[in-house]
This record gives sequence, structure tokens and C-alpha cells, in this order.
Amino acid sequence: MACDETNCDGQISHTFVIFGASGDLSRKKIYPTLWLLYRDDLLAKPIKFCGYARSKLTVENIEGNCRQYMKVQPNEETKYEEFWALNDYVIGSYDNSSGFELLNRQLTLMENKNRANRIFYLALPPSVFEDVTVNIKQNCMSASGWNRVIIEKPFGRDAASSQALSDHLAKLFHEKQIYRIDHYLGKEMVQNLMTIRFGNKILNTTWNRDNIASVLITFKEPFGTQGRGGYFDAFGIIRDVMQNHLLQILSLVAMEKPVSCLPDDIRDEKVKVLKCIKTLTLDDMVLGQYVGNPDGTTDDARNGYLDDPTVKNGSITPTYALGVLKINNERWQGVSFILRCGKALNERKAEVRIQYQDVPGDIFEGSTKRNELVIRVQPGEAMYLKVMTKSPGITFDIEETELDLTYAHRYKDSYLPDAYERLILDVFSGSQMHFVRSDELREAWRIFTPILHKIEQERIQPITYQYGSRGPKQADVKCEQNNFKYSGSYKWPGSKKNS
Ligand SMILES: NC(=O)C1=CN([C@@H]2O[C@H](COP(=O)(O)OP(=O)(O)OC[C@H]3O[C@@H](n4cnc5c(N)ncnc54)[C@H](OP(=O)(O)O)[C@@H]3O)[C@@H](O)[C@H]2O)C=CC1
Ligand SMILES: O=C1O[C@H](COP(=O)(O)O)[C@@H](O)[C@H](O)[C@H]1O
Repeated sequence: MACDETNCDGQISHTFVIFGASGDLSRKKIYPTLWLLYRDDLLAKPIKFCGYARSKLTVENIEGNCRQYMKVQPNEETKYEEFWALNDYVIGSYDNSSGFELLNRQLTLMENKNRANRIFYLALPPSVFEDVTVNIKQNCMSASGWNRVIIEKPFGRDAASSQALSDHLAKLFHEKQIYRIDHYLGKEMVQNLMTIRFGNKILNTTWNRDNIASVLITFKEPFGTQGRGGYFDAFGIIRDVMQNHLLQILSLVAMEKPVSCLPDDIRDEKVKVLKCIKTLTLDDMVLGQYVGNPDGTTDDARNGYLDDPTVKNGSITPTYALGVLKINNERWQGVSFILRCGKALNERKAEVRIQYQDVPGDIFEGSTKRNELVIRVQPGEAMYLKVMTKSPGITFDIEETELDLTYAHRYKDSYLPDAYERLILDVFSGSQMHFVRSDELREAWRIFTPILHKIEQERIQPITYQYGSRGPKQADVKCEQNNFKYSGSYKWPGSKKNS
């Protein structure tokens, strides 16, 4: 009898198959994550791993490719060898069933004819998703255990292509078998958003249009395409970061309280809030593209986006985008949710900034500043609330300070696993809480598709900004117009920016 998602527990072996085992993602993320989970005894046992790709490689070659990304302490060498001894590799193409038949024979051998659960990780470009999933379904499904398929973004490039992919997958697998990874959902502070909101009366009761002026959600990276702009140029920053990572954060910040912490209760609320968001228009956006900084100290910094030889001549693909989203519901009407993301900026940072309204009836002669709750996703997980206080000593002056929860101080001995570690473990345990459901995806594309088409069809020129800068100045203006105030007065001891 074939197993569904619920009737196959008990003593059973597990096999993790990595499609695209020769590639960048596998080398940098998937194998290193599997090793860490294995090292920490977090994976179900017995377990085997099997890579699959077109390249003529061996397990030893794959280990060599991954080595620099594998965190191995000197006393872990024996276990590390044990891990690789559980690995196998099959060579085959993605569009031809013979490779998959061979893979299935190999998996059956590895599983020693035991009952087995299988996880298939597609670390592959989207161009081969369809062929590979059809071939998995036809040739590689375990008949004696459950089967789960992990898919990496991009999940399409607009509403129609994403729907086509969803329809294709739905013909092959149940939604319960499909794990669409958005790795931001595996980050500590993103997972913390639900607790911050619904576990704190003091925050939860102020979490609305009566108290909050604006919400700013930011992603910044301090490097450009580094000569690998080919993929990026076909997608751009809106598809690469805003439509998925930032919108996922927004939905967790803005959704109503779910009826429970069960995955589908949470995802139901995320879908509901996304449905309240109107599609974006050009007026809601600022688009940018970086140019080289002649004084830059590296080649990457001296080169602009268009200098990357893998980027099309005259490309208008944005490398920076700001979008203002409005949520038309009772809680949020009138509050701007500003999403900003960019490459080749001045720093690496991902954060959520909840800016409260000005104090009404101010008695401090205009010297109060807005409260701001900052949830810093990276680098250095932290949450701090900017508050006003009387300056210490013989004075009645007031000043800004903070209630500060810096993880590196408060949770010195805690291990914060990488997003992929959490998410892959979730797949083993069958929790889809931190994965994207097909209706969430549909809503996300509904919001962004019209503006993406307009930018591309009308060739909307992005504003240029210099590599290493904060992005186009127009972005700050748009923030101000949407009730985000930057006072520039906040001081954080030891911060270079403010010293
Ligand atoms: N626990 C901790 O580790 C804590 C650390 N700090 C540190 O203190 C420093 C300052 O705190 P922060 O919360 O950033 O406060 P700021 O008030 O200095 O910055 C607030 C926001 O304004 C943006 N900004 C900067 N310049 C301008 C400008 N000219 N016009 C409009 N917006 C601007 C900032 O960066 P941008 O727009 O470029 O993204 C940021 O989003 C940070 O480095 C922070 O990490 C503070 C508290 C606790
Ligand atoms: O999904 C993506 O995310 C990375 C940034 O991930 P992070 O965990 O390092 O913040 C980004 O570089 C890439 O362009 C994008 O596709």
C-alpha cells in the first residue's frame, strides 16, 4: 500500500535526494546543512543521501567541492567521514527517464529493500523543474513511505507562469508533499515575529493604525552581481527579494492572530492579509540600478551593473526597489508598509522598523521623537525599542534611548541554526508552517505582476545610484511622503554611524 502523509510512521529508513548535486546551492548550502544536521544527530535514522546531476562526478569529487563550506571541527573528522559514507551519486540528465530509472534502482539498493521515506530537493534552475518533477513522479516515488519535494524559488516569473507551475505540480503531488522554500522564513527573527506580536500584550494592543505611523522592511546587500548577473538580469530585485522574502515578512507583521499555531491556521491568515493589498502602481515605487564607484577599492565596486558582461546591454533591470503597499482592512487602513531592497549598497542589513506615531499633546516643546521598534534579522539578531527618557542627572532634558535585546549579549551560549537547517528539519518532521502555500504565492504574484509587466513593456528606466551608497535619494523622499520620519538624532554607543 502506498503511504500518504499520515500512515507511515514507525521504523522506516529515510533517503534524501539532491538534484543538481554538482551546483552552487548544493555545494554552499544543501550538503553543508545536511552535514550539520547529521553531526548534531537531528536527522531521522537510518538515513542515506544521494546526489543526482549530469556532471561526471563521484562522491569524493562532491565532497571536495563542498569542503570549504563544511564546518568541521578537528574532533569531528570521524563523524564527517561517516556522513560521506552514507552518500551516493548518480549521473543522469533531467529530461530523460533513463537516468531516473537508474536513480530509483540505486535508491532501492541504498534502502536495502526496507520501507523508506524519500525527500527530493530540487537545487536546480526553474527551466528543468517540470521535467524533473514528472520524472520523479513516474520513476522515483517510494511506494512504502512518504515522498516530499522541496522546491527553490523562483516559483515562476509572474502570475501566469507561477500558476502554470502550481497547476503542473498539483497534477503530480498533493500540496502536503510540496515544500516551497523561502529561506527568509527560516531565519531566527522572522520566526520570532509571531511571538513578538502575539506573546506580548504591550505590543499587540498597539499594533494597529491608531498607534503605528509606518512600517519599513529593508533588505540591503553590500555587493553587486560580481560577474554573475545572467540569472539576476532575467529576474531583477523585485522578483529576487521583494515579492518573496520581504512580502513574507510583511504578511507575518500584518496578519491577524491565527486561531492556533498550526501551519495552515497561520498560512490562512497570511493569505487573508495579502488579499487586502492592492496591486502596486508606478507611483508607489522607486526603482534603481547601480553604477560603478570610480573610487571603489575592488573591481566589483568600480563596475556598474551594466559593466557586468553577463548582463544584457542597456538592461533596465532594477537592482534596487522601494514599494509602498497599503493594506485595506480595519487594522491597517492608511498605514504605509514600505518594502525596500537593493544590491551594491552601503551595508548588509535586513530589518523591520515599526515606527509609532508622534506623541499627541506633546509637553516637551517638540523634543520627543517617535518610538520605533526595530527587529533586526541580520546581521546580529536583535530587537530594540527606541524610547524617550529623562537625561540622567540634574536636568529635565529628555533624550532617546533604547530597550535593547541583542541576542549576542542576552543569549551568549545559544546556537542559532542557519535558515536551511531549520527548514530542512521541518521537511523531515512534516511541518509546512515555514513554507509557502500555493494560494499565498498566487496572492503575492497578483500584487506584483502588473507593475512588473509595466516596467518591462514600457522599459521604465531605473534611477542610477552609486555602488556602496544608500540607494537613490528619491527613496528617502518616498519614505518621508509615506509617514516614515528619519530624525537623524538617535545615538547608539559604539556605532560608527553615530559616533
Ligand atoms: N542591539 C543593537 O545592536 C542595537 C544597535 N543599534 C545600532 O545603532 C545604529 C543606529 O540605530 P538605527 O536604528 O539605525 O537608528 P537611526 O535612527 O540612525 O536610523 C534609522 C533609519 O534611518 C535610515 N537612514 C539613515 N540615514 C538616513 C537619511 N539620511 N534619510 C533617511 N533615512 C536614513 C537608516 O538606514 P538606511 O535607510 O540606510 O537603511 C535606518 O533605516 C545602527 O547601526 C543600529 O544597528 C541601535 C540599537 C540597538
Ligand atoms: O534569495 C536570495 O537571497 C540572497 C540573500 O540571502 P541572505 O540569507 O544572505 O540574506 C540574495 O543574495 C539573493 O540574490 C536572493 O536570490
